[in-house]
Amino acid sequence: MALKSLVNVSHAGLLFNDDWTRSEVSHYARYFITAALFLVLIISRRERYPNLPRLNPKKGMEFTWRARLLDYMGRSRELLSEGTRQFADKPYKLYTELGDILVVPNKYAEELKSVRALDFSESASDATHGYVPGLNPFTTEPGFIAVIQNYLTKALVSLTAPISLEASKALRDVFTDSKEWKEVTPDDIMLVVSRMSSRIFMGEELCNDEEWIRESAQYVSAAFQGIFELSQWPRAMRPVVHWFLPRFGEIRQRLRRCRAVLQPHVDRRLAAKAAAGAGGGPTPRYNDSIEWFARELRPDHDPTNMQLSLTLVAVHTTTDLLTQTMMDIAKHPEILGPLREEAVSVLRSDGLKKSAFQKLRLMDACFKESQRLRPVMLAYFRRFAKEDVKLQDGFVIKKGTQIAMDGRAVLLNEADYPEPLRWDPYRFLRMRETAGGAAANKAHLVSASDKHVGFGHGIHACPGRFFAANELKVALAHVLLKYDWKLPTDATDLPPTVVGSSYMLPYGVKFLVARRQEELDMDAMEC
Ligand code: HEM
Repeated sequence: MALKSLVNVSHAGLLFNDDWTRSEVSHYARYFITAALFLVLIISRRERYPNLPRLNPKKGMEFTWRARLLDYMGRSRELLSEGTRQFADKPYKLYTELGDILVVPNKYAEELKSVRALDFSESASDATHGYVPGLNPFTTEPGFIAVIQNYLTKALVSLTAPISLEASKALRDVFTDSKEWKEVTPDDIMLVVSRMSSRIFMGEELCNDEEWIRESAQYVSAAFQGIFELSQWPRAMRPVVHWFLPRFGEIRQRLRRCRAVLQPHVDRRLAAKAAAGAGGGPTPRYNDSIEWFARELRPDHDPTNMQLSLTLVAVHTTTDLLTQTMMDIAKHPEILGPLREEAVSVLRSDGLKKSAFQKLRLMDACFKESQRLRPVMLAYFRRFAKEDVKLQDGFVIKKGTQIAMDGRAVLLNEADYPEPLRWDPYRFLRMRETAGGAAANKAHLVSASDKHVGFGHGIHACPGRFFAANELKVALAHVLLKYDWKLPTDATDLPPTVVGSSYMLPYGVKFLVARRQEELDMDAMEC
């Protein structure tokens, strides 16, 4: 069978383009892809849970899952809500970009939250194809999370002031000091977040290295596009198909370029340490993640992969929540006054300390509310069962199953959140003040709980949330005091973007910003 018709059968030309048609694909590859396709057909007929209902079964003459996958990619929000409505408290099967998954009801969240046999990293790496050469930064090394928990979070005490300084410089460059309205996009906001994060990830010397900023941003952009392209192929074919997709050549080349930029810096550090050791002088000390990884990971770890991994988990997610919250505030400008008053009052009395930013309670509540209404993932608690897991009611999650839960069923639950679709900046502030004990603690932005799963839940809940919360508040404090912002008329009512399990900023969102006279000069403040 000709390659073109084979691809058309499996993908209806979705990924079929001129590059592919022109490319020289060997006969061997044709046979290999044919064999792989048959394997997919066979595998796709094997049901792991024959007695459980399926929300999106194949229709009529559908031999592969392609049509169901495409349907899920565009309608995941409706499908997940439909699943929760139809199957309420029962698990059901759903075909998604993660493959064939088991959607588990939220009632199991507490019981499953600490089960070690349910792995997150394997599930995440599979969803982002971390097994594909060039996407290696999407697979993290053992020890990566320990670096976040034991070094990054602790460094916030000493590094909050430098992060604030970097925010100030980045905003001056990106938002500018112009008092005229100026257009700003999420990419601009990402530049600010990226510079703030790099200050702590890479240290003072490297955080403004333009070559690194450019090369790493281009790698990340190409990688995300590649992930999206490959997600549209059946899971069993992905380990082979990427070799034939032009995008993946580009991704691998961009990764090599990142390595070429970063490695000389790492080598210079090693040389400086070796020279100090040989000469008996003091060993240079660095307080950044390049150093932390060197201490905690295997000696042969790849520093470039680790930096890109950090960027991938940290920068996009933080930019996303900052931008979403700025959008929500722009739609409710009456909250600007109280937010500014809080920032001025707390920072004036406490200075640029980590503890001061923890006292910004209204701001904390705004971020949490924005995250409640649009978390980054629709299907949360994504886990891969490394062993059979038996639940108290007798249900068994079988080894090899990919599970997920419907996050919006938790976040929009009317019993916990009256008027669940309304953005209420005081909602979590009221909860802190009126609910006692544990319930009050659950109202904090950094609290990952069964009531708010924006940062996930259980032993794999986001370990970077303390860092993210600090960075978000530093950034928003600067923006609040120094800028007015609004949504231009063509960006006031844009719907969020849904691509499979990802729930993203509206396509085309932008702001108009203008410099204002701040009540308090954060740059001149004592640390
Ligand atoms: C607003 C910003 C962020 C959001 C919304 C976010 C969200 C999430 C979510 C939903 C998960 C999955 C948790 C689960 O399934 O239970 C996760 C995991 C993770 N996040 Fe974040 N994250 C953010 C920032 C960060 C930052 C700044 C870092 C690192 C500095 C980070 C590092 C990680 C890591 C390493 C994991 C995997 C945890 C594991 O395997 O156990 N995240 N994050």
